Formats: sequence, structure tokens, C-alpha cells
Amino acid sequence: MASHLIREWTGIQQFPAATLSKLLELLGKLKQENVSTLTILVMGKGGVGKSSTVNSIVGERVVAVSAFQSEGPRPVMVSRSRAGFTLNIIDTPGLVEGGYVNDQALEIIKRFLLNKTIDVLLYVDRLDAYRVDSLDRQVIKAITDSFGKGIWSRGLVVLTHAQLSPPDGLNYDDFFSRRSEALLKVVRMGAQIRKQEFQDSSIPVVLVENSGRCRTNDSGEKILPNGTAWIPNLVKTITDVVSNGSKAILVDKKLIEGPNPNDRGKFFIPLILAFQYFFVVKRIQRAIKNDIAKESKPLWELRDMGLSNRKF
Ligand SMILES: Nc1nc2c(ncn2[C@@H]2O[C@H](COP(=O)(O)OP(=O)(O)OP(=O)(O)O)[C@@H](O)[C@H]2O)c(=O)[nH]1
Repeated sequence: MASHLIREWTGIQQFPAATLSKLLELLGKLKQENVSTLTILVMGKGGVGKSSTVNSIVGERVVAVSAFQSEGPRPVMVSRSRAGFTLNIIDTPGLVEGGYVNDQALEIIKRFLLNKTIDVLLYVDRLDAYRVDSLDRQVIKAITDSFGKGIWSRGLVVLTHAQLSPPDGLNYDDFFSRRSEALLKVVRMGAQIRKQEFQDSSIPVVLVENSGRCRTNDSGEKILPNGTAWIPNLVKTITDVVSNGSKAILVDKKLIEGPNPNDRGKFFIPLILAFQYFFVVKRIQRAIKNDIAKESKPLWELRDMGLSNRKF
């Protein structure tokens, strides 16, 4: 990360004063806990609002946003610093291509992350999607297979397009809890987390509205339909995840390349050989000896051995 360009975080000044003071308070708390760098990885399917969320957090248009699936130069890491605190945020390409998990994109992301430490994973999806399917599960499984199950204890689910009117006259809170429960269930399955483990360390779900038409409160802060100022709320949840006692994920060579298939089971080779010697080879030898002992020998052999006095 050292060679990476770290700019002064000027975007933070763009936030309304109320948002700014909450953010500075949260960053101050992190510094008190000796956290002076925060690296956030943003992942999810295509077009769900990953880049927009990155821009919203930084407070600047740092990555391109497109209504169509972008083929931009991603992954990209944006770094901003302020008063000795550095924020690194990594935007990644969508993980789904033509209805399948894009393994190539995942491979590129993994290589990009080599030697970086991921403090938080933002798994982004849309609030206004009405079902989860096996593709969601496959995306989560692909993330788990790449970075290990532990990434989810540093994870939060971010739902964009939060300013919606739920269909069929459903109450907003009910709609939100149904959507988040359905997604969390898929996360639990895709991440192969046991039910108990999952309940013990529940993954937070946070709402985001990136649209320029997002409603604001009297202080000019962007708010959710329930009145919560969402940017400080998102950053607060991120800081909670950082302080939840779990370990950050160091993406090293071993993690990227996975266990060496050539090493797998090497330990068992001498044991298998010993087993074969004592239980297979020895048995066969014994059986052969017994066979030889019991064998009724042909007369010519007895003659050659001098055991027969028959005349031929
Ligand atoms: N109304 C609304 N639109 C959003 C929100 N987030 C993103 N969008 C729009 O959704 C489209 C896709 O957003 P992106 O941020 O480019 O999504 P992405 O996940 O980075 O997309 P890929 O680069 O294709 O993976 C853009 O037209 C955004 O303006 C949101 O919270 N509300």
C-alpha cells in the first residue's frame, strides 16, 4: 500500500456540518482505539450501487458510476487521509457475468488485494429487489472461498435504493426486515456459517440512498425514510464492525493460492505404506507360504527332491 497515492480527504468537508461532526467523532474514536487506517472492500453483483456507495462515503466522485454494467478499470483503491487517519476504499467489478459468478473478476480482485489487510467488507445489494436466488448464494460462496469464512465477521450488508415505497401497501420496516432476513439467510448458507455461530455474531444490514434526490433533514443531511441520517449511520456501523473483536483479513499468497494440492495428504503417505506392508504384503506372503506348504507336489518334483523311489 506504501506506493499508493494518498490524497488529503477534502471530500469530507462537503458534508453538512452535522454529518461532518459525527464523522469526525467516529474517526476520533477509532484513533483512540489505535486504528489509524481503515481499509474497506466493496463487493457485490453488477449495477447494485457499489461505485455510488464509494463516492457517497468519500464525499467526492472518485469512481465512475454507470447505469449500465461498467467495464471500468476496476478494482480501484481510493485513499484519503485526514488528521493522521487514512481511509482506503476498494471498489470492485460486479461479480456476476451472464448469470454466473465471474471467476475471472474474482481472480483479478484477489491478485489486486495481495498483501493488503481488509478491515471491513461491504457486501452491496439493492433494497428494491424482491427475491434472492441461488446466484446470490453462489456469489457469497465465491467470496467465502476466496477470503475464508472469517471475512463475514468483518462484513456488513449494504442495501442501496433505500428510498422506496414498498409494493402492495407493505409497511417500510416490514419490507426492510423481510428483505434483510432473506439476504442474511443466503449469506449464512453461502458462507457455510452454522445457525448458532451466525446468531452469535450477526451481520449488520445498513440502508443507503445514493440518489441525488435523497431526502434531507433540516440540517441538510441525507436521510432514510425513517429519518436516520444514513452516512453517519453507515460509518458508525463500520466502526462497530472494526471494534467487534474479530480479526482483519490479511490477503497473503497462501490465502490467494489456497492449499497446495500437492501437499494435501502428504502426511499420510508413510502411514499408508506401513499399513500396506503389515496388513497386505505380509498377509499375502503368509498366504503364499501356507499355500506352498499345503501344496501336493507333482511327482517329478518329489523325484527331483529325492523323496520318491518310484521308477519312471
Ligand atoms: N436511486 C438510486 N440509484 C442508485 C443508488 N445506487 C446506485 N444507483 C444507480 O444505479 C446505477 C448503478 O450504480 P453503480 O454505482 O455504477 O453500481 P455498481 O454496483 O458499481 O455497478 P457495476 O460497476 O456495474 O458493478 C447507477 O445508475 C446509479 O446512479 C441508490 O441508492 N439509489
